[in-house]
Amino acid sequence: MTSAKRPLRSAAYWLDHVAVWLMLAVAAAVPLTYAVAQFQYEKGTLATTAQTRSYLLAQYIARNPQYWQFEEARLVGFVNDSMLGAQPGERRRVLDAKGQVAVENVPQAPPRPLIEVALTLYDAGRPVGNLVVERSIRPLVLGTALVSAASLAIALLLIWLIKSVLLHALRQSESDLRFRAEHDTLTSLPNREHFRTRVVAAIEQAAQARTAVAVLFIDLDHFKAINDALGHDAGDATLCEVAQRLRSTIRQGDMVARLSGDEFAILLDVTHDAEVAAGVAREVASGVVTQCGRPFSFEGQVHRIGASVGIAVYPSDADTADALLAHADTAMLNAKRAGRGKHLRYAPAMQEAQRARLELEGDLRVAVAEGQFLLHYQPLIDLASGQLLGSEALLRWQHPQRGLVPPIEFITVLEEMGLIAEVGRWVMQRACCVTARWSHEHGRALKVAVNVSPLQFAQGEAFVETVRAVLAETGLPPQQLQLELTEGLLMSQSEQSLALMHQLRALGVSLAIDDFGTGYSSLAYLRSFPVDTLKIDRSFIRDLGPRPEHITLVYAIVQLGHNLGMKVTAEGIETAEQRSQLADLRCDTGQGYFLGRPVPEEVYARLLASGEPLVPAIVAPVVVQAAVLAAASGPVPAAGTGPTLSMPEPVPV
Ligand SMILES: Nc1nc2c(ncn2[C@@H]2O[C@@H]3COP(=O)(O)O[C@H]4[C@@H](O)[C@H](n5cnc6c(=O)[nH]c(N)nc65)O[C@@H]4COP(=O)(O)O[C@H]3[C@H]2O)c(=O)[nH]1
Repeated sequence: MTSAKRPLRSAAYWLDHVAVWLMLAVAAAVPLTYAVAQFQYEKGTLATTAQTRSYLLAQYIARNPQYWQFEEARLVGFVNDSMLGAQPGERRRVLDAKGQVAVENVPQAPPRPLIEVALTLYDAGRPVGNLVVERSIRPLVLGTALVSAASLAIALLLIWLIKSVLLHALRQSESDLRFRAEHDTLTSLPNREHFRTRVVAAIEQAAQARTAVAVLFIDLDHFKAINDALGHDAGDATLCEVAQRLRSTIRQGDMVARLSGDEFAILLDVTHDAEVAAGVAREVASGVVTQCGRPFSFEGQVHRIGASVGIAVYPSDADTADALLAHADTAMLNAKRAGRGKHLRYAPAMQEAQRARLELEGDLRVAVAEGQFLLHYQPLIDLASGQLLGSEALLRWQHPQRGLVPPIEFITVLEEMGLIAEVGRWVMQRACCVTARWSHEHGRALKVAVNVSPLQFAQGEAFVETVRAVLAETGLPPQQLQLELTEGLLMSQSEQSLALMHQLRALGVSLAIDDFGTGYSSLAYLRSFPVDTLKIDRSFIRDLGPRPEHITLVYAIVQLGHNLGMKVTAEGIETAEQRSQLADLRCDTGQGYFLGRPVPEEVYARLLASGEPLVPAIVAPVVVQAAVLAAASGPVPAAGTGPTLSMPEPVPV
């Protein structure tokens, strides 16, 4: 029981038991007190009456001793009613010395029960008789009965009130508290603790019934970007919508929970063996991936996230609730690393990958703290003239044991650890700083391209401020800095991305779309983005020779870029032939091992200092494989007059 519930429990116990008995005790005490007080009162007034009467009688006897002493019979005549006085419900009698009634105000005794007071009458100090006053206390008994009934009725009413109203309210708030302790306040889904309890129970049942339990661990992809770019309201709304969509993927009896932040889980109780359960889990996971991949909209803005799902099944993958959850988590992380938007079932080998990952994360934290990163610079060449225009700064990690680690092995990890913005700022700062120095030393406006992670871009205004600050700190003219954005940013088609691009352009920096052609860009949207350069992905360049249709594709991209007023850069040029082909296709600039590998800062500085062209200028352009182009896309274009591209509504490039 949580500590919050304890005071309520004791209050409920108090109300339920102590208060009820207290009410009953009060109900009994009130008539009792009434009866005692009334009785004392009656007795008191009776005693007063008797004393008053006996005083009067004593005076009378003193004044008329003859009547009393000698003729008792006469007493009747003289000690009359007025002497005894009249009081309804009361009998007053004078008894003589023999105890015989000498005189009485009424002949019948008042109704029982009675109380009486007897006083001795004296004549000159000698007892001559008794005065007995009797009074009925029937009205007192009736009154007490009435008071008892009334106080019992009031007590019962109060008990009913306590039980039905207060206790109900208390129990209600207790169940509210319990709900809050077991559920997530934002989505109202069960929380991690509640989910775990259900998994424990499900495993116990499955162990007895020899059935299976499947757990799906769900982590949203790119959720942080939504939070950073559109704000927490958009993030919250997205989480609620995800909760709704997840609910729609499960059957009654299954459970969906929010474990934390953007982590959810599903429990499937399957009345079959583990393999059937795994099959069901895969189906549900596939539904989850589809549901989370559908666009979300917030205040008219459409955005996309996704989900990576890990599956673990009892009894084949784990035999305790904690292990099952941990293994589903491990499987989810593997799904994420395998490219997100996927679901994977746990396999023992994943454990080793998990260990390696944790080690990598630890090492990266040290790397960030100790500044183990450095930059390599890859020359950017004008394809026709062979002139060196600048470079692309590429991140490297100088690991103390592993040596130089390429970015592909750690960029995503930095992103997932939330460290990419810090490292990205350092990259930009360093690249701009050395490029400003080289430009100054060689009297040339050298360009430098820096890769920008979508998570840096998702910082919104803060990212623009970072760029502004870096330019100010390093003194690099903004025109010399090119920011390379991923194609995914175009795919998100967000108003926010567009506004941010305009802000960056307003600073004077140029924007390039990196690895163009690998995603599914909407060409219609490409038109509206303020992009300066398209960088054709190296997969198209690699296959220029062996796959003639790639010539057509590359040509189409070059034309598309030019028609939209952009420059086109080819990546991954590895041969002289590729360089010539690209120059012939009117591609503006290029990078690649043939033109220059990424090299350390000092090597690049020497390259600049030598002033030697990296590749000779193309004197006579190689004729593009005319027959291939003709076969693939109609007649060979004359220089600068390629076919114009129409821009269909979104198509994969
Ligand atoms: N096979 C082949 N490869 C060539 C050739 N010419 C260049 N490359 C490689 O292609 C990659 C080009 O960078 P990218 O497309 O921006 O792709 C980059 C970029 O997406 C990312 N990256 C690198 N540095 C940074 C950084 O500072 N920040 C961020 N966010 N990402 C970075 O890591 C990716 C890989 O970088 P690298 O390993 O340095 O790999 C570089 C480069 O070494 C060639 O002729 N043939």
